[in-house]
Amino acid sequence: MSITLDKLVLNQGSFQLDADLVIEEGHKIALLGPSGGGKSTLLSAIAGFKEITSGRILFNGDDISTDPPAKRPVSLLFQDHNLFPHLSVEKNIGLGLRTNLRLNDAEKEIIQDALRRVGLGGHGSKMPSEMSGGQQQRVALARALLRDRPVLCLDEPFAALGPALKHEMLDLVAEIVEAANATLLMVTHQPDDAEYIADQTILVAQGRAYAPVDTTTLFHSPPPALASYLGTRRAHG
Ligand SMILES: Nc1ncnc2c1ncn2[C@@H]1O[C@H](COP(=O)(O)OP(=O)(O)OP(=O)(O)O)[C@@H](O)[C@H]1O
Repeated sequence: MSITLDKLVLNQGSFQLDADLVIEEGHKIALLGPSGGGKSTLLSAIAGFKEITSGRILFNGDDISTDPPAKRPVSLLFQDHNLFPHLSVEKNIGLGLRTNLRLNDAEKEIIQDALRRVGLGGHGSKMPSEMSGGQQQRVALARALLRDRPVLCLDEPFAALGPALKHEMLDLVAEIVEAANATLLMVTHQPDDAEYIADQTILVAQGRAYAPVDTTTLFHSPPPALASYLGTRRAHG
C-alpha cells in the first residue's frame, strides 16, 4: 500500500511538523531523528490517533485523512502501554484475530504459534504485569503481526532487547512484512537497526519529515540535519 502525505501539517502544542512525501508500496522504512522531532506524532497521524491540522493522507490514492483508526488498514505498536492489563497474554494476542475473543481451536493454535514466533511459547496464560517490558512489547508485536494489515507502524519496538534477540525480532518483522507485501514504518534511535531492516529512511528533524531516501546512501553522505543527529562517529565516517 502506498502512502502519500500531501502537504501534511501536524501540531502538538506549539510543535509543528510538516510532511510532503510519498512512501511507495512494499518498502521497509525507518524513521530516524532527534528526540522530540515528531516521529511518534507522524505515526499517530498515519494510524488515525492524531488529528491533522491541514493537508491530506492518502492510502493508494484514497484520502483517508478523516477515517477513524479502526477503519484504516494500519497496525500501530506504541512505545508502551500496548496491552490490556486485565487480559492474559494469549487474550491480548487473540484481540488481533477477534475483538470479541470468541476463538475457535484453530485460532487458539494460531495464537500459540504467534507466541512461539516471538520467543514466548508457554507464557500465554500469564498477565502482562508478570512480563518484562521487552516481553510485553513482543506480545504486542505478536498481536500486530496477526492483524495482518497492509501498513505496520512500530514505534521503537525493540529498545529493551539485547542485540541477538533484537535481530531475531527484526528478522521476524521483515519476513512477515515481505510475505504480506506490507509497508513497514519503524521508529528507531539506532542507525544500525535502520540499516539492518530498512531499505529506505525518513529523516524527521527540524519540524519536517523528509522524503524517504535509500538508507545506505543516506548514512554514506548524511545531510547536515542527520549528521548532527548521528554525531561524529558517522558524520565523518
Ligand atoms: N502531550 C504533549 N503535549 C504537548 N506537546 C507534546 C506532547 N507530546 C509531544 N509534544 C511535542 O511534540 C513534539 C514531537 O513529539 P514526538 O513524541 O512526536 O517526538 P519523537 O520524535 O517521537 O520523540 P522521541 O524520539 O523522544 O520519542 C515534541 O517535541 C513536543 O514538543
